[in-house]
Amino acid sequence: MSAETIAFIGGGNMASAIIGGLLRAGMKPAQFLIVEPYAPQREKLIGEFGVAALAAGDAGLAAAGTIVWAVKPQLFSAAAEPIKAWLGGALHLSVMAGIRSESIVAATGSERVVRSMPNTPALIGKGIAGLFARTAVSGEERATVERLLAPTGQTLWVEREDDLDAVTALSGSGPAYFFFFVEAMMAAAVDMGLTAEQGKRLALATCAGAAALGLGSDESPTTLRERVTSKGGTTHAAITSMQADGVDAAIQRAVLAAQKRAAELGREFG
Ligand SMILES: NC(=O)C1=CN([C@@H]2O[C@H](COP(=O)(O)OP(=O)(O)OC[C@H]3O[C@@H](n4cnc5c(N)ncnc54)[C@H](O)[C@@H]3O)[C@@H](O)[C@H]2O)C=CC1
Ligand SMILES: O=C(O)[C@@H]1CCC=N1
Repeated sequence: MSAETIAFIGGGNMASAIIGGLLRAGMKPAQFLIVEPYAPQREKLIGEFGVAALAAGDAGLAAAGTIVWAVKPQLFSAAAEPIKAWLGGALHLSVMAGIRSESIVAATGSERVVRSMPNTPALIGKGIAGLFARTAVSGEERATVERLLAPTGQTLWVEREDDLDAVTALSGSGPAYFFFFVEAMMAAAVDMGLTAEQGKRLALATCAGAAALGLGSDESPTTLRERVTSKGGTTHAAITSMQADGVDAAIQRAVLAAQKRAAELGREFG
């Protein structure tokens, strides 16, 4: 192992998305070391990526230049405690929701901490991750983090650490809001006599097309919505119904609930 080695603490969904992306971008399996206590998941990592995966961290971790924290926030303290002696020399990149950088400094002994909040489209290289760096992180280390996350999609730096709670609420959790919406569209499709499969295809293609239209346009989402909405037409009927049901306010409340929970996770678990 060398300073080029990237160690992952936790080898689940998010770690796999990043490792898979980096391997596709040309990194070698020998550059990775994963600590993953769950045997079936370890076997999956070894089989799928050819990387080294250990049940528990050991002194070999001290040689890793970068350590990526990808355990559930609730498990961070317990995961850090037994390996603390080997963490002080590394740049630390966390993908954990809520856990404050100060807690990561305390648990690892390294001031060089970047927190990120990715999302699951990272699995196909179409994610967007919010990033926050503590002042001890150099410009070169920021660039290292950007390179590490580049195969998972876009990155966006925020200046204030608290802003990551808002990023978590918008883009971290956001894919779930979208699928919740698609589930409701599919249920409506079935109500109208289509099959769930037809509903899924129509809903997903429509959402993907609308997102691509929005991304490629200088017009605001409001203008793009108004362009679909003929006076007295079908879209007008649907939007009027959603407004009467307070759907927009409900979505705002939901996002704020996620932001509040992100802040609570930090207070509860470090
Ligand atoms: N799933 C998502 O959409 C997103 C998740 N996150 C964050 O990413 C982190 C990981 O989430 P997922 O990958 O979805 O979870 P996951 O459950 O797929 O992966 C976590 C892994 O950590 C392992 N683990 C448990 N105890 C451990 C220990 N003591 N040492 C090392 N590994 C241990 C588990 O066996 C598991 O494989 C969480 O903190 C979450 O907040 C961030 C953005 C989006
Ligand atoms: O629900 C969660 O706590 C994590 C963070 C963002 C997406 N999933």
